[in-house]
Amino acid sequence: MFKVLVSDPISDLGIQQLMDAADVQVDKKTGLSEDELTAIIGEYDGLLVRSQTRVTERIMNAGTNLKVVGRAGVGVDNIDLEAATKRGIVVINAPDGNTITTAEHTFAMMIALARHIPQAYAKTIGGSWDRKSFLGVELRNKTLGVMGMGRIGSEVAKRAKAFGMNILAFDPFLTEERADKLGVSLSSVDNIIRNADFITVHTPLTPETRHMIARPQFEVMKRGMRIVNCARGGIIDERALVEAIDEGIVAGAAFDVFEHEPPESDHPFLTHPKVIVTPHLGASTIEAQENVAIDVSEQVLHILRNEPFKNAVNFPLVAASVMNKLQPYFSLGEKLGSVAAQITAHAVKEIHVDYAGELAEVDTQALTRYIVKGVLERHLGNEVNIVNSMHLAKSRDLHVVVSQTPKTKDFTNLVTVTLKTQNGLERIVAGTLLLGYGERIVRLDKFPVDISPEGHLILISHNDKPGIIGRVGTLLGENDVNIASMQVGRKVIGGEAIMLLTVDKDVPKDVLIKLTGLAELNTAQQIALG
Ligand SMILES: NC(=O)C1=CN([C@@H]2O[C@H](COP(=O)(O)OP(=O)(O)OC[C@H]3O[C@@H](n4cnc5c(N)ncnc54)[C@H](O)[C@@H]3O)[C@@H](O)[C@H]2O)C=CC1
Ligand SMILES: O=C(O)CCC(=O)C(=O)O
Repeated sequence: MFKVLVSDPISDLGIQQLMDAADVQVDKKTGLSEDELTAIIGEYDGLLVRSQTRVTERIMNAGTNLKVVGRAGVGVDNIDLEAATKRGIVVINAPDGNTITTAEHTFAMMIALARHIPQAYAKTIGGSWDRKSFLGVELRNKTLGVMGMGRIGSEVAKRAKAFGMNILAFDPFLTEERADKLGVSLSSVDNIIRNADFITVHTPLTPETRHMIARPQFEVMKRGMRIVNCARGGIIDERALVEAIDEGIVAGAAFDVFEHEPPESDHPFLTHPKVIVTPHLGASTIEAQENVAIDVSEQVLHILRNEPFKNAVNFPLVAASVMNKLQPYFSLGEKLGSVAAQITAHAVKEIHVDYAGELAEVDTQALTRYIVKGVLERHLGNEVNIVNSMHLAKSRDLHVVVSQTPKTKDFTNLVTVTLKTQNGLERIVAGTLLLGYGERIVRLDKFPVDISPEGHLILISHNDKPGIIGRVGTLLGENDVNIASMQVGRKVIGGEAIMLLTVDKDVPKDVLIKLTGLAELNTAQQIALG
């Protein structure tokens, strides 16, 4: 039975599938302090949060059973991703479910800002019929600068077009083609700053976007412009903004997010007549909260059940079409890594992976993680998984080098794993998927072989002399080890050769030692595969 803790208010309807799952127990405990969460997290396999719970390194470290942290929303700035990755905890989010809701909130804020709605409301219900103080502006024919044209930015732009606004947009990934399609003008940050009547930001908060609008930008802004932040506090420098409003550069600002949430009671935004605020309500609609909770619950279930999952923040993004090509190779890749590690006696300094054939044309990052996991598992055991395998390799100064060979002579696809050791030795294992035969190891060092990577294997290196196969068979038989299949590989008659045997059970160490005592036999190693 898996245990999942929901530590923020998350839609009940959205997490229904988790609650209905026979193999999952869901506990809801909201408003816990870091100490309280640290004390209980060890019991849980999964943790579901919104933006209130700060999932710190301390909580991750105490989560000894934790496999997944699910964020019912987009931003994961409340989750220590590095700590999660180190511990192999998958962090997933729900990037699509609250897009429209947040775009609509941005629009609500922009219109409220243009027409002073919150200020007028407050005055009206206070008993004053003031029609002079709240002269607004139209959106029509105004220039809107959109910084960040991802999911939300693009939806805001679409709505702005319907309002007759001209849109200048900037995003490092926005191409001319996409800008044309969206009906926006691809612009520079500087051009937006100097020319926009309204600016709205829709980027994540990163070292690059932190204070991307600050004193130097306000100094060159169009006088009387208005600014909206429904993305993340800190993208716009709050202090510099208040100065710019007081200097008459900025006519007004609408903020849903703050550098520190909730803001201190003396935060200047809370009393400034030209600033309107909401308490991080961008995603707060019934629809969005259900959507994100459904998405995140579904993925948490997949992760707990060891099934393929999507939207992992600390795992490479893989397009569905690429995933379809890669997925069949995940298990093979892990086995190739494992075989290579098991036959390598010395400390490894480099894992070289070559993808040949069709695999050379796709992004294989996810597959490489499985291979690296297979290599590291020999020494690190359960500590390593596909989330932390690259991190663990790096932290051990183990280089992972990937190459692509577009053409393969004999196979549609070929994955070759080479482990290079400190003392200059190399061990090579290559494998493929053969139609009708499944996973095959097709090369071991310089020898072509053809064997299924499963169960218990014995790798023997020997001299290609008559009688050696018989002697090995007899010795294993005498020790009650049944041979299921055997492959012999050699480059030249009478030269170096290898024997790869599949046997039915674990081979005791003393039998391996006896094997190495046979004439013309050099080494005998056992390889165990799940
Ligand atoms: N107020 C609220 O309740 C909500 C806030 N958000 C926040 O809104 C923001 C946008 O969310 P989505 O559109 O879903 O994310 P997204 O990932 O689809 O889009 C973000 C875009 O920002 C762009 N970007 C990154 N650095 C940039 C830079 N220096 N200049 C310009 N563009 C840059 C990226 O290329 C990307 O296209 C995020 O910060 C998210 O956390 C999201 C949902 C609700
Ligand atoms: O959970 C929430 O309401 C916050 C939404 C948000 O900021 C996000 O999804 O990035």
